[in-house]
Amino acid sequence: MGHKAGFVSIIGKPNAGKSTLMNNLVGEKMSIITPKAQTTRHRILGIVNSDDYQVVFSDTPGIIKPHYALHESMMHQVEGSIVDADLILLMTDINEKYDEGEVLEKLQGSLAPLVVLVNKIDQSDEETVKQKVAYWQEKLNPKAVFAISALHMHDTKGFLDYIVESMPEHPAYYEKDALTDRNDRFFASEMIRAQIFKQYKKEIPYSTEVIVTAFKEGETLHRISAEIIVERDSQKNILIGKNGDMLKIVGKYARLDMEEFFQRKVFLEMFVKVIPDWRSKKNYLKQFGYE
Ligand SMILES: Nc1nc2c(ncn2[C@@H]2O[C@H](COP(=O)(O)OP(=O)(O)OP(=O)(O)O)[C@@H](O)[C@H]2O)c(=O)[nH]1
Repeated sequence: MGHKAGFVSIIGKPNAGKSTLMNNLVGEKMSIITPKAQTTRHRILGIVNSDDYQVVFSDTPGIIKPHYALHESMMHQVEGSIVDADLILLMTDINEKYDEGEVLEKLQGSLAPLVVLVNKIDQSDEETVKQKVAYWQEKLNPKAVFAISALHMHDTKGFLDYIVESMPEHPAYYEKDALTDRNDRFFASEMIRAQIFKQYKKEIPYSTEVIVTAFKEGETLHRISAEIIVERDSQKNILIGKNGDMLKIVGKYARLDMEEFFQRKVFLEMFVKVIPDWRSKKNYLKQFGYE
């Protein structure tokens, strides 16, 4: 049999566990994981390679009704990933009700085969798992339904084998040692954003964007500068905190994450900047990489 390769899109509501699954399949922290919804803003590829196959997973932003131009861009990325897919994994959270309307709407007209994942079964019982699997089988008539725990990765071997089986025969799309299409700058900004999601409540994380303005690579040390963009002065004050205490915490943990990820010492400097209502302004969104 020839070499298999293809694109697999993981889609679903915010917090379903899409990033957790992709990171565990790829074996690297590509995508931000937090208990808060809507942490993933860009489509991120995670690539699983072996001698005979290359599966290119795409982690996508959770599907929501758009409230800002930012959300519209996030939803366009979901739509793009559905169009490109050889296989779509629709991820659902076993603890959620069956209100996947927004998600199913996005799938209308899609020609790619569909597989449903019932996730977080570690938080459930056998009877509920059976019911949910039967429900999705009946409702969408997908190619398959898998009940999994993306967090603990029980029973995922059968699932990965199934995905590989489903891929078309095709040469590799990316280098065989590539794990993602994103560069180090992107991951540096995501590691800062992840800390902002961890350290602040309410609207701060959602109003924040991080731009890496300089990235000087060194043999033993990377020097990284970043701007943290917020929408209002009040948010800037909260972000910085008394005597800069909060920003120091963000910087410290982001730096530690970067040092682990890049396997280097990191010198990180950050500046906070206010751009009123950036989430609604197309020119800024474009500049920040949201098409
Ligand atoms: N118990 C349990 N928790 C899980 C599992 N998978 C993911 N989670 C948790 O669910 C939360 C959301 O996970 P993410 O992977 O960030 O979810 P997501 O679908 O990428 O979320 P968005 O970025 O908002 O679209 C995190 O707190 C995860 O630890 C699972 O199998 N079991």
